[in-house]
Amino acid sequence: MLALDLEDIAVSFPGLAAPVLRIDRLALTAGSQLAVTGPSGSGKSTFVNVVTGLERVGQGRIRWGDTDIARLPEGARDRWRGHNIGLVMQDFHLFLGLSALENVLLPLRLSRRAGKTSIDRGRALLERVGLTRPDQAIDGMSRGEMQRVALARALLRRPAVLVADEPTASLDAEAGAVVGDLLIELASAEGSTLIVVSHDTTLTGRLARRLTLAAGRIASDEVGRAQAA
Ligand SMILES: Nc1ncnc2c1ncn2[C@@H]1O[C@H](COP(=O)(O)OP(=O)(O)OP(=O)(O)O)[C@@H](O)[C@H]1O
Repeated sequence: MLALDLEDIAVSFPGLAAPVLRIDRLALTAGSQLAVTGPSGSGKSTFVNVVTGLERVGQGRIRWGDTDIARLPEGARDRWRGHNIGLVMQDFHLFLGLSALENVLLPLRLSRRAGKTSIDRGRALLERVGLTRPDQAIDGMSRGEMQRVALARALLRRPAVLVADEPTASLDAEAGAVVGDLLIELASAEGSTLIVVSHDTTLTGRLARRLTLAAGRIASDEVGRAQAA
């Protein structure tokens, strides 16, 4: 797990009068669980791209532990992300035609490091997310099952940070609840700091801290779980 310390961040695009994201200071303790909410266009995806090092910032510091990823050149940032961040996206980013286990192992296969230990861990993670047929093709799976495969894949390399961008948005309520439970439980069990961007108030209300963005700024920062609806 890693702590985050964001300082003096601004992301701007040519032709726009104001930065699309402007954060003076945001600190997150290692192992904590943060929800990020806000209306469409408020800067949530930009926030995810900044903290994962996918978006370059014009100024400021993005410190994860002792590493300021804003200072890393692109190749080093990509390697840092590969080692430290597990990503779960709304639309899964899975490869049809491959099995569940092959998808989970893909990040390692690409770097040619899928040995027996990793294969065993991949199988164990699939079982942990409730999928007992590792060789099942992705094509025949439900959307909820696909997202559970994506979660197992994100956890394969024991990431210090798990980032989920609208992980339940394309799921029905029941499947979304299962994926939300697993995200929270597994981030905690695996010791990953968790950041979840979501409009799903059932999910965000269960996280210990909720950041609301509006027009690229932090509009509120609440600590404490929301009351169940
Ligand atoms: N590459 C870009 N060039 C210009 N403007 C951009 C670019 N990327 C994002 N923006 C603008 O930045 C603002 C924030 O976008 P962002 O995608 O971070 O919002 P969001 O809160 O994730 O929205 P949504 O909930 O609709 O996904 C928007 O006004 C968007 O149009």
